[in-house]
Amino acid sequence: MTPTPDEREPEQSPADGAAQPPETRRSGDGTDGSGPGRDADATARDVVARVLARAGTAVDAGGTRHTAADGQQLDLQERSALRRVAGLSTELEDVTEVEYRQLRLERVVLVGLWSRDAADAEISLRELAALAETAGSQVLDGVLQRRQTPDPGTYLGQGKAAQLAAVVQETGADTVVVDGELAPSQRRALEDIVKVKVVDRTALILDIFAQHAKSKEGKAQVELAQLEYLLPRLRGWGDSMSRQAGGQVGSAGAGMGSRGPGETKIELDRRRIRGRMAKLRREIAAMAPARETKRASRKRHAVPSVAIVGYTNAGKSSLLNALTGAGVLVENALFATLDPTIRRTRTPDGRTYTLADTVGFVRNLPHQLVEAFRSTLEEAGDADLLLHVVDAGHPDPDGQIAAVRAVLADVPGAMDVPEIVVLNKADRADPDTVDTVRRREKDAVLVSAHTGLGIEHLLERVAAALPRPGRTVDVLLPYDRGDLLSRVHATGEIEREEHTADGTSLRARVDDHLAAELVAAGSAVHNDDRTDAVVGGHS
Ligand SMILES: Nc1nc2c(ncn2[C@@H]2O[C@H](COP(=O)(O)OP(=O)(O)OP(=O)(O)O)[C@@H](O)[C@H]2O)c(=O)[nH]1
Ligand SMILES: [Mg+2]
Repeated sequence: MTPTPDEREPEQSPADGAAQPPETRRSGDGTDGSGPGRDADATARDVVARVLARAGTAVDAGGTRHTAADGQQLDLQERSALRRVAGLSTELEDVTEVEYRQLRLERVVLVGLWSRDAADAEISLRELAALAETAGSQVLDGVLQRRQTPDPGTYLGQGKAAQLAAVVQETGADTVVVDGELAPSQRRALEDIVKVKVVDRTALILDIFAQHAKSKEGKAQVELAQLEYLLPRLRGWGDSMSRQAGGQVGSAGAGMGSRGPGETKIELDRRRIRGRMAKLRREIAAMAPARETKRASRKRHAVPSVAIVGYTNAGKSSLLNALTGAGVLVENALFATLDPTIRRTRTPDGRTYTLADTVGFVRNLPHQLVEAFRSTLEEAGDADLLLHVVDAGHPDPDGQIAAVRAVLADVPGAMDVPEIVVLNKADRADPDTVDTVRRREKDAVLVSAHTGLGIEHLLERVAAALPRPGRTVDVLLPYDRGDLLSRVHATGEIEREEHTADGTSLRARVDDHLAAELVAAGSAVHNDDRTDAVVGGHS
């Protein structure tokens, strides 16, 4: 038996920190689906009301407090300037415009199913609201139905779908956003009922990625994912376009296998899309080697790498800024970061390492995106250490941890990389939630990127977890080899450094490569256990 939902009252959305009104009572709605329908409906309405009560909070500045470490946030200004282009058409006029196309959702009604407990449904619907707002739309209302599996025809059952149509009409919404992935036929059927555009969660996430991608590679990856999503749905888009244009779709019989004047164009579009996809794949493949080279060079110079991973909006970029003062874009929006930022920094004892910010994860990340971003995710698989950032202020941190690990499980090597779980947003976390997570994640570090709490401790933990250089050398380094000395400072651990008349007398731990160069350049004074050659001299 699952614990009663009342015990896990959600407190904060992924997007803000406002206090919650106490959850209203609920009766007879266990997890077996046998609760009386009216109670389920009332609970669903309560959930929707709570989600709506915080509408508009996902992308306002309220939750974001920029610290000095966050820097100038120029991207943010650019991004808010782009957001909310009111009054533009939401339809796709030509498939070729799929490139960096924005869905320009405007006024939306959310739709969700509630299959387990109400608390889960609320978390999920809140996330959908945050996604929709991140994409630039205004959430007007929501419809939640209690059912175990989606209706194969219309996602919602017929009755609920009709109810949804009424809500759409009343609110004047122009788009319905469904909290799941719709089969092309389900989307069409639902559009026929509600008479406005229907978008699923995958399309919404793809749209946010398209808005946020900045680098050439990021844009190519997103476009590829969008086209892959679009391809099997081409006919659907065609249908809804002809309806929008005032054309008669005719009966439902004009579905699969029907031939019409539109067919040739669709075939043509399909071929064009496939061609474009092939081109994008080639381009992405050509860009990968550049990253490979950079990565290989970091490896060769034995600079340990740390990758910051975690659920979207957990505070990864804020943490990177707090740890290094990097000035990376921080925004109370989902998927603010798409292009990985890598910063060099040092341990308290002076060793250099790199810290990489990565794209955020989300439950049921569209597989098209996992594929498209595979090369970026591989950065995590290659790291020497993962900082897994968790929003400790979120009502369901365990769910987020699980979602992140599910994605990592698909990234070659990522599961073998040592991980430090970082519970962020300590300043707004519920102590009980923190305790619960810590019971499972014993070594988790509690921090706040905002207040700086725990950051010093985290830096020490990172320093301790980084691989240490394997060789100890004891050399007398001539003064004209300052280049080698700076490399020791950057990547090694110095145990002794004395300036003598003949040069710098140095005892340090360094990697094999540098050890060899040091021994060649200097007069080795003494090499200890892990070096192969012992050259005489004083000790
Ligand atoms: N209260 C509080 N808010 C925080 C803290 N750290 C980050 N935030 C806020 O959380 C929101 C998301 O922060 P980001 O650093 O952009 O999160 P992210 O994980 O990089 O997000 P994506 O790039 O979108 O995946 C912003 O509004 C931050 O100001 C913290 O320690 N305490
Ligand atoms: Mg970020």
